[in-house]
Amino acid sequence: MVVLAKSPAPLEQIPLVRSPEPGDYFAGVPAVDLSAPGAARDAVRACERYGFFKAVNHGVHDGVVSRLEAEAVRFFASPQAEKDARGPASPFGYGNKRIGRNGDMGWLEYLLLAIDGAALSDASPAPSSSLRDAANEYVGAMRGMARTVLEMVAEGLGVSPRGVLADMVTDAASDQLLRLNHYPPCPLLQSLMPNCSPTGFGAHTDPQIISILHSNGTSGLQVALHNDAADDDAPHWVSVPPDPSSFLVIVGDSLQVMTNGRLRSVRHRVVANTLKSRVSMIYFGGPPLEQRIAPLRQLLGAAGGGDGEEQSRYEAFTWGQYKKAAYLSRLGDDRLAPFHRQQPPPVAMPQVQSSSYPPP
Ligand SMILES: C=C1C[C@]23C[C@@]1(O)CC[C@H]2[C@@]12CCC[C@@](C)(C(=O)O1)[C@H]2[C@@H]3C(=O)O
Ligand SMILES: O=C(O)CCC(=O)C(=O)O
Repeated sequence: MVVLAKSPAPLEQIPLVRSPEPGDYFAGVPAVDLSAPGAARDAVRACERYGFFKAVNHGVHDGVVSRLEAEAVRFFASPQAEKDARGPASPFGYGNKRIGRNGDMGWLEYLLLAIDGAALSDASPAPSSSLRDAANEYVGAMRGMARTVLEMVAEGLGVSPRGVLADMVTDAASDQLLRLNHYPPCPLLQSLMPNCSPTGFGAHTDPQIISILHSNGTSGLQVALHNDAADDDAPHWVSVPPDPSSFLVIVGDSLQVMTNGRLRSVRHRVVANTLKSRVSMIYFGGPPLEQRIAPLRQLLGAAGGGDGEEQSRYEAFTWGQYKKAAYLSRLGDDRLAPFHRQQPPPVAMPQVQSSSYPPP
């Protein structure tokens, strides 16, 4: 489905990237069948290795997705003045090319909506009652999926109770968001610089616990693969093939910390398609503001108050502190860096004494 954007195009303000090529497509996107018996193990494996997975057999009805997507398309196709009346996003509301408050720009327009409990919050009123109803239905489905996945993660990690992570996103005070994104095509760039594309959404990790992303059939999402073996930190960007019948579950920074770095938040970005519109809908599941974010005790050793063998790799913080810092940061910043703990150097092993040492 194509949405026409009538706004002027300040293309010169948007960072350009090399257009994705067929060879950039990642054939190994991990898929987790949420209805299968091994789902907990598979979800943990995928989040350890890649920081994301594609959820299939998720039980969310097509109608729930298509109703909200149709409302999003209708809103983005409405006159610019009507959309502008819902903005500027600060942080909630309609945003056009400006992402956050610190100078990040992307080739997109969006609606960022706050959620209060299981429904959209009055803090960010929906542009129409039909969009609000569709969004509330969608949010209900996303909260359910976030709960299922986080229970599976706890089970797969062997931590109890099973709801220890899930409760944080379904608590009455949990901090959740819904974002509807529209990346218009950019034919002008296609004719001027055929090998370049505008950045739709710059590289970042999500600060929350978990994000659940749905997109239409237009490609654009890229993820950075971790390469522990490589000497440099250069990200290896791969394109995720679009699949409107599934959802992508993305590990956020807070889940990385609570699993002491075992599950990794994944850096991702969107390269806008020069010829086709991309529409995505992303649910961000965060905990209540006062929730302490620290590695779960059961994953730590005795020194960290736990039963395992590891030391904590992070200084603890509350979600409220982290969120405040995140909103002062640039999109691409490493927001966890200030919370990394210095790891103590390995303990020197005592030398084995033998009668022949030192040699005569
Ligand atoms: C540039 C920014 C946009 C962002 C807030 C921030 O200052 C840095 C983090 C960004 C991000 C990424 C994930 C979703 C999001 C809603 C969030 O919580 O943090 C966005 C913020 C935003 O779009 O306002
Ligand atoms: O549009 C997408 O596919 C991803 C969007 C995203 O990462 C975001 O909204 O934070």
